[in-house]
Amino acid sequence: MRIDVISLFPEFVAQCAAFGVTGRAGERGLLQLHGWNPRDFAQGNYRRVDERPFGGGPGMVMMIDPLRAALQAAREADPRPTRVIYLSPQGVPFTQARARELATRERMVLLCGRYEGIDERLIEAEVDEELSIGDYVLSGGELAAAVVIDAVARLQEGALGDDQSAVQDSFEDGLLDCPHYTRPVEHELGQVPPVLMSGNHAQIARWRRLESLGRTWRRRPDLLDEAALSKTDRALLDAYRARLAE
Ligand SMILES: Nc1nonc1C(=O)NCc1ccc(Cl)cc1
Repeated sequence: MRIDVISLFPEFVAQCAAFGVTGRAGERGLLQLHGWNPRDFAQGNYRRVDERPFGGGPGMVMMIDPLRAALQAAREADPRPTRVIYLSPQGVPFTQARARELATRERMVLLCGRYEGIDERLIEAEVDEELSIGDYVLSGGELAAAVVIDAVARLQEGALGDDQSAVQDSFEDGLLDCPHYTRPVEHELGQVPPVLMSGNHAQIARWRRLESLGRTWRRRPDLLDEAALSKTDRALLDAYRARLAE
């Protein structure tokens, strides 16, 4: 997958993707990242990319033309068509389901704003989708872009070693993840649930599913409504609730 990032700090986003799974995805050719800085496309002696807002008020607004020229350069750098995603708190909430959908695309352009905003005419003319990674305000879209890149990169075929299947992520089926344990078995902080050392894979899978269901029910009941629960899931959850009611 090719991802073009439009940002005043493209190296910032590149660094976020340079480590771990995303770094390896790059080395394996599963992910090609390209940064484009609107300042390189700004005209005039001062190469302005921002200006005072019409209507007054604090801060600055990013100008249309440098962004538009950077977007055009990104589009033209590869013959394949692409959609443009703008990261902002005004966007549609980013979810694992959305990450899965984006991960199937050949390309995407991520537009990162700074200052108080981007001239709305650029958004209307060039942006296909607006995405939010959460209801809070960051100082720019770059960290949000890095989050989207990470979530999409790890879903690329071959990005994770076969011992870390992305499919096992509980969020893949809309539930919270189960607890995890590793050596040592005995520790002053407590025990490892015996079932995990039983070698009984059916029981282990059942325990993990029960823990995911129970956690989701306790911590994020809103997710439970969305999740597609099997009959077995519902029976497990009833057993979990019954045990708590004892
Ligand atoms: N929350 C979020 N989810 O996606 N992006 C954000 C966010 O806070 N961006 C900051 C931002 C976005 C655009 C501009 Cl012009 C300036 C600052």
